[in-house]
Amino acid sequence: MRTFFRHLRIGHRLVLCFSLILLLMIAGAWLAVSSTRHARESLMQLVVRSNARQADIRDMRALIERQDRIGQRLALVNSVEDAQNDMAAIVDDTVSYRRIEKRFAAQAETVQERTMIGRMEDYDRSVAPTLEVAQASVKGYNPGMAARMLDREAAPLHAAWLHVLDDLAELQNQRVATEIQALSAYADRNDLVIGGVAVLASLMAAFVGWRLTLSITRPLKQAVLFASAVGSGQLDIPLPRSSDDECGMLLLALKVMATQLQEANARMQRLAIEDGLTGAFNRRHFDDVLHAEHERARRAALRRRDDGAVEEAAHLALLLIDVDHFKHFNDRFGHPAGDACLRAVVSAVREAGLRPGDFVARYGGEEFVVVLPSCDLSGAACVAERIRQKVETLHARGEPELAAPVSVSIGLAAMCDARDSTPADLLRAADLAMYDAKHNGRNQVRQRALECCSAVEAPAVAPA
Ligand SMILES: Nc1nc2c(ncn2[C@@H]2O[C@H](COP(=O)(O)OP(=O)(O)OP(=O)(O)O)[C@@H](O)[C@H]2O)c(=O)[nH]1
Repeated sequence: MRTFFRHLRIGHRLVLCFSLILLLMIAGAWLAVSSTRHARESLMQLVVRSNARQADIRDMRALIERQDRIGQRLALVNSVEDAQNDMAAIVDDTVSYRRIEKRFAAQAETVQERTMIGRMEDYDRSVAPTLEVAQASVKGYNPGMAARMLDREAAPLHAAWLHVLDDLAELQNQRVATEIQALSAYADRNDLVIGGVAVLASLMAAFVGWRLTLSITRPLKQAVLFASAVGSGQLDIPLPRSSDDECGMLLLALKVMATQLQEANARMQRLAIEDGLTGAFNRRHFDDVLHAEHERARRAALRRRDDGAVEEAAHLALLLIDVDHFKHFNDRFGHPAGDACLRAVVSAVREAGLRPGDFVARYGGEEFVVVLPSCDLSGAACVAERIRQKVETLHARGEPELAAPVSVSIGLAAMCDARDSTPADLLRAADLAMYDAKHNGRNQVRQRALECCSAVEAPAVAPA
């Protein structure tokens, strides 16, 4: 269920939850209406049934009482004809009575009712012979005899009979009262059930609402935390596990934004230290690196060995490389060819077997610098010579970007005790050495050692 919810959009979740609550409310209302209607119908049916039965009891009672009254009148009639008519009326009433009693008995619902009806049927059977004798007496012109028979035999039975009918009427009233009581108890129970359902529906609605709110606010909080982390610069923060809804999509979009920002930052950092044309580092970064390397060499110099010898790490060399007659090259082949030449020179420098810690930068225009940490004058001279040769043979080796052969003049300076000199000293010495190379015919390496370092002869170089 939870997983199912995680895959739903927020809008779909809202529709689903509100539909569920609406469904519960409709079900509750339907339950209330239908149970009330059912109770009302049952009560109405009971009242109708009870009224009909009370009417039957009243009719049976009236017929029995009438028979008594006619029986009493028989003693007073003046003619045989009147006596016969009265006797016929008694017999008709008996027939009518039996018809009603039959219907009444057929609709009897309780054992008590059936027992009472059984007693009435007993009375009926008991009074039948008396009626026959009375009938015969009337036929035999003796209505007085018939009246006496009826008074003596039938009237006591009728009295008991009427009692049973009264009991039956009372029973009907009791039944209605009991049914009304039961219905009222049922209505009370129903109220409880409806109230319970309403409370349950409200609780469910509250629970569903709470879960729904959580399912929206929790990922939103995650998104806020994630956005804050990204805003504070934690661009590599991992994407938290989230739902597939709009909050999940927001988190995903934030992650994409953070990744793009990270890439843009990396690009900007590279652009800040790189020369756009040649791919070598730029002048600003060179200044930083030269100062850092000078500081590192100075610290190494402070750790001089006991025998006074200089640690290799205390050495620092710098090459200043200038492309020869580059103005002429530009004028002859155009600036795009000049740009390609500068790129080719940088690739030649990189091919000259530099160590991982060595650093190549464009110093400006057609000038490049190479910082050689932990490298003494003789080692730097070898590197410089390799660079010079690589550049000189570039065109011959088929460098496609290079329009004509080029050469470089390299000024080399090295220091073995950074405590007594500054990065500017090293740069100035390399610059002077480079001018030496220019003035001595170009395409060669010249060197200047700072005080503590003994001069090393530069390898023999053929001028360009
Ligand atoms: N194509 C191109 N040319 C540049 C760039 N930067 C500087 N230059 C050119 O490099 C030339 C440098 O000329 P100069 O300083 O006279 O030096 P040179 O002609 O090499 O003479 P020497 O150094 O004495 O051998 C100028 O013509 C600049 O316009 C660049 O990025 N691309």
